[in-house]
Amino acid sequence: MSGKRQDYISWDEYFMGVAILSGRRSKDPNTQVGCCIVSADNKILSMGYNGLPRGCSDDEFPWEREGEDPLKTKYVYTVHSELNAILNYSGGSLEGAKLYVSLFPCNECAKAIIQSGIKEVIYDSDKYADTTSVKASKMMFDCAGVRYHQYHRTGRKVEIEL
Ligand SMILES: O=c1ccn([C@H]2C[C@H](O)[C@@H](COP(=O)(O)O)O2)c(=O)[nH]1
Ligand SMILES: [Zn+2]
Repeated sequence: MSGKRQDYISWDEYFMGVAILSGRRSKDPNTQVGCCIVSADNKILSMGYNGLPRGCSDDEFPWEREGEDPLKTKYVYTVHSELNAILNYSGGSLEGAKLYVSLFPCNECAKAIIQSGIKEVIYDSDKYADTTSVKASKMMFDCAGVRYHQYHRTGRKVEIEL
């Protein structure tokens, strides 16, 4: 009798993998962020990535990071992956859910995460840890009782032919 497969991916690999794959939809040339929201009993509830709001063309709005005129930068237009994932959820409450995200949430996403009832954030990169925004996120998560911890990379390579 053959036993079960042993090299299946873990829950954390699965959900962070889905988050990272979602980020591959992003048109942002510098930072692609993906997010996957999961119930307490490990069911995927929603996904999102950073992109423009509906009706705003990827080809017409700017993707620049800098510019004298803020209206010519991406920052004023982009919907962040976490907010997109929260807004994409149409099933009711996210109370008690977990959020996997490829980049530590900014302060605006942190507010939305807290207010939606999400209780745990698992992030991959923390490349903006020194910014006021991320410091504020961590202060708010600490006060609001939202746990956060970094995803432990396993080094597993997953190849998918598309
Ligand atoms: O909480 C966050 C923070 C940032 N993002 C998105 C917004 C932008 O599209 C990029 C960041 O671009 P940089 O060029 O690295 O400044 O990440 C997000 O989705 N969620
Ligand atoms: Zn954000």
